[in-house]
Amino acid sequence: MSGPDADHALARADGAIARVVRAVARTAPDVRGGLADRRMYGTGENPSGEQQLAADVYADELLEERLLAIDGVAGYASEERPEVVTAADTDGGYHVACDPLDGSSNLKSNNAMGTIFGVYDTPLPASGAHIVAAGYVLYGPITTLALAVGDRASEYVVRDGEPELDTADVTLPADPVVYGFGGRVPDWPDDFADYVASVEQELKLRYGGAMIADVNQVLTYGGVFAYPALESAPEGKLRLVFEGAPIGYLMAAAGGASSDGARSLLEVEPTDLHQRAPLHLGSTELIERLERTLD
Ligand SMILES: O=P(O)(O)OC[C@H]1O[C@](O)(COP(=O)(O)O)[C@@H](O)[C@@H]1O
Ligand SMILES: [Mg+2]
Ligand SMILES: [Mg+2]
Repeated sequence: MSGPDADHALARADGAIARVVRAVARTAPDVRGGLADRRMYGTGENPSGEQQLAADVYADELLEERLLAIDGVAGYASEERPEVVTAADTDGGYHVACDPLDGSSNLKSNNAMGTIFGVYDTPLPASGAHIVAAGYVLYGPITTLALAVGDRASEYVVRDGEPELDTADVTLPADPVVYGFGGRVPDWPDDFADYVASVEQELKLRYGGAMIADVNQVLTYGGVFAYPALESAPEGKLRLVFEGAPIGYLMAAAGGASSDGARSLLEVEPTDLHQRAPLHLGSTELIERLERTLD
């Protein structure tokens, strides 16, 4: 069901949440338009020790300014800055966590990237149990926005900064088709390699180097995306508060599931804003199978 009267995620969002979503959508053309001139690395590193591109910093600054200006938003946190920034007016009940540019190393090779956001109802860091809305913009051949509010996931096409409803009820297809797993194969723990051996018998490989682009394939076709624990990095690479929990929330709204290997990503309690976690996201049966295999 689509059309203006459809029951979609943005229609379910309360005033401040809807303003956050609209600000992210309005920022998308600016982020996209600023990419071509910002492909070079700067001198800075983010708190995860990764070199920042000029585009990472640009997207972060735009989002910080626009999200903190919203009535009802008390805090902004991002992968690109060490601490939470609080609004001048701290009355707001919402705290927004962003990965301003997900997959930014794809800028060099001109492949897809995204912007991830999670709206939490308590100061950060907090677990995914406190997320009240989450979504992402995908800068692909077209700009789309996926959004979950409660148990409803919807997809929008962003035209001139406005989210136009495309699919009111996004649900993972019953027969999964694709998988994509990060990390070098020799660095995968044996139990994860066993899981891969079973999954690759059934599904097609899709790995593009930007979590959001790969997640969007999973949402479209069904399947599983993971950046797992590695022998060299037991917590994996990706971050819980900015990447794992928001997308775990979206997957749940779309009828899928998430896991750090043992439990839902929404149940993991962060002790650090920038903490990493092994991420597994997708069709419920495939996530349950993962947890059985890693048990
Ligand atoms: O290059 P690798 O090791 O495959 O890592 C790719 C992963 O790293 C990321 O690019 C990390 O996100 P950022 O670009 O936001 O730091 C993910 O989007 C992607 O899934
Ligand atoms: Mg990212
Ligand atoms: Mg990023």
